[in-house]
Amino acid sequence: MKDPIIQLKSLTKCYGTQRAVDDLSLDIYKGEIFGLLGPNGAGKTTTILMMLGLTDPTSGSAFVCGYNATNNPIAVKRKVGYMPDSLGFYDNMTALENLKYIARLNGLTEKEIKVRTVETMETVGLSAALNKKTATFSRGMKQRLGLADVLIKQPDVIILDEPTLGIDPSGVREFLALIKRLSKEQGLTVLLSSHHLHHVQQVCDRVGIFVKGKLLAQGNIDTLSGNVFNNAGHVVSIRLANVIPQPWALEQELEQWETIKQIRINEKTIEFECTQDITPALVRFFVEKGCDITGVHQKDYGLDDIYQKYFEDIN
Ligand SMILES: Nc1ncnc2c1ncn2[C@@H]1O[C@H](COP(=O)(O)OP(=O)(O)OP(=O)(O)O)[C@@H](O)[C@H]1O
Repeated sequence: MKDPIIQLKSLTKCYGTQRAVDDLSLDIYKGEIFGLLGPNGAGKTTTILMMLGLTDPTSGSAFVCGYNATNNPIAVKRKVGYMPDSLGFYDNMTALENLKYIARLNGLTEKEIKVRTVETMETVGLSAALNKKTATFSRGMKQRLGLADVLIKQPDVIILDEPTLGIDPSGVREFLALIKRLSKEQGLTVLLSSHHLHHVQQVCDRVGIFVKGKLLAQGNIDTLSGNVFNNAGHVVSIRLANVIPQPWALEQELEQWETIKQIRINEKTIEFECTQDITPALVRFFVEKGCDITGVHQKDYGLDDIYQKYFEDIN
């Protein structure tokens, strides 16, 4: 397996007696979009600050792009772009002037600045607004300019804190599509912290769920759903033309199927919790038994359900 581009080893941060981040170990690979999820105070920002070398861990280590973030924060900063949740620009300057200013702060030469600022504005879809003052920018446009600030130094990793906060639905869709495109086309690794499960689900390859400083779970949505719902992450409900009698002879037969974890019957509807999607096999079964099917509905558990279940189990 490839070496991780971000490697956190037993990372811990205490503030007095409080463990803001508690024994966190996590590997993130090049080109991945990883979502950090968790309620307020879970430790996401503290983790990010340690990855950037902006605060020292109490114990453990954070390696980013091959550098120990605590010992070598400047090298990490060169490779990593960080977009905080609140963005500030010089309102009386144009978007291009703002970006040039950031490019200079990042040590780009004037020649590089000239070419790269225009290119980066094009990448984030702001070419038409280059010469507009940022005071006139919408929240969505500011977010794109914030992304341009981060991309201008051509980082290997970008860390985005709540990037979709306050943007309207179509703006969110476009922004997430842009992130995905950058990750795929440029092999950019993206770490995204968010409360918006729906947004995270749309774009992240894997997620980590943080609660009270601990990483409770990590994986892709299917893996997490399997862990949380006891491998019964697929729900199929089939509606028949007639009310199902009780007891029902076919129930015993279906209970023998290994892939079915649970069967619930309600008048004309039967709901199956399954370890995999067996919808076609179930439909065939009912047709062969001469039952008239009037509806089939599939439900896959999403991140909302997974998240909810973690909190139910903790509280
Ligand atoms: N400088 C600090 N001094 C003392 N306690 C702190 C400090 N920074 C963070 N904490 C505490 O550490 C815990 C984790 O905070 P952190 O900001 O990392 O959480 P978060 O998951 O980023 O939350 P949010 O979503 O609200 O940003 C919180 O209980 C917070 O009060």
